[in-house]
Amino acid sequence: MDPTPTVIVAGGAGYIGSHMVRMLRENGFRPVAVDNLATGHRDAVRGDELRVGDIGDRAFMASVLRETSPACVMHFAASSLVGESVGNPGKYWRNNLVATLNLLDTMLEHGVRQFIFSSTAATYGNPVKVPIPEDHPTQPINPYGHSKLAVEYALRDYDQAHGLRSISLRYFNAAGAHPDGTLGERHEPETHLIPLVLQVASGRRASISRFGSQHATPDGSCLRDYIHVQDLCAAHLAALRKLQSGAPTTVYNLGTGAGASVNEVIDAARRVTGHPIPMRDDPPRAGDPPVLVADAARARAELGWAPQYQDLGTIIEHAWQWERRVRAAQAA
Ligand SMILES: O=c1ccn([C@@H]2O[C@H](COP(=O)(O)OP(=O)(O)O[C@H]3O[C@H](CO)[C@H](O)[C@H](O)[C@H]3O)[C@@H](O)[C@H]2O)c(=O)[nH]1
Repeated sequence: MDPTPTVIVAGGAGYIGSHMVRMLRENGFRPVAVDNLATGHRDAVRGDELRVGDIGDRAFMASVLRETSPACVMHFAASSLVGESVGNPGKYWRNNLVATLNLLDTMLEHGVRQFIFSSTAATYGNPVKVPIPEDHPTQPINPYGHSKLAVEYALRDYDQAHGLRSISLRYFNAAGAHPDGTLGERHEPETHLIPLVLQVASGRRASISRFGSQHATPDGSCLRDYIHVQDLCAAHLAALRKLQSGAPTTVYNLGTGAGASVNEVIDAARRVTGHPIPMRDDPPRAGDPPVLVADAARARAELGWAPQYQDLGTIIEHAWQWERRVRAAQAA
């Protein structure tokens, strides 16, 4: 085997992809980031290879695959805003399904038959059982979830027909930032709870909205399973090794198995930042299930993976380090 296998990181200039690029390099792989920079940031791929282009552009991807001969493609490039997907489903079907099919077909043409796919808890829809195991019914309630589940189906068919083996990782809530403070989340616009709360603490926003306080949860606010971005990447690394050892196509949940409520997130951020973080109550956000918590026992057992950052305070501390860096850069 090639002593330094190449791994294509589609979406490598984005939030999770940029952490993955760095982790791959630190673990003896040669990462090649591919990103159209629609939402990614060139400076998130410091010191690593970045090819700028669209994963759905077959001529472009053919040249990337020809020139790099990767062992595997990890696919983080997607549109991922649930609300936007409801208003503009075409964008989600095109960016998340059509572009991925083009990518898979180009991979087949170049003999690349290992694929790791960023899937989502949104494939389950409203859970009928919590924590949610992988064999829970998949009935997405928005186009984002539909588009991701459609790719999972396509992946099963591509394995049967073409021997392209894949692992789909259904993330719960990606959170946190690199512990050294040099990589993190930069979405424009930002819609995620933890970065928004921290933008209040750093003075970029006046208050945080709590979307619903009467949900059927212990404190009335929504419960989510926040998983550190480094733990997500570690699971990808384990999945890569599993595929390299011949594992068949499958799916795994990635979460800690612990739920944190919106109130708990805001309280933890108050403790970490020392800022009062004013909160206002707003109506529930359409399509937000009250509880999304993973049963990640399969990933633990079969990938030999366990999250290292279980503590919500640590996840928020890392995100806070990053937020202060972004704020300082803006002020400079
Ligand atoms: O200003 C805010 C923002 C969020 N929330 C609440 O905080 C929780 C977390 O919201 P996020 O927007 O941070 O995350 P989501 O659970 O909505 O989204 C996650 O799950 C989605 C699928 O369900 C997609 O996969 C998405 O990319 C991923 O971040 C939710 O209960 C939401 O209602 C607030 O109360 N106020």
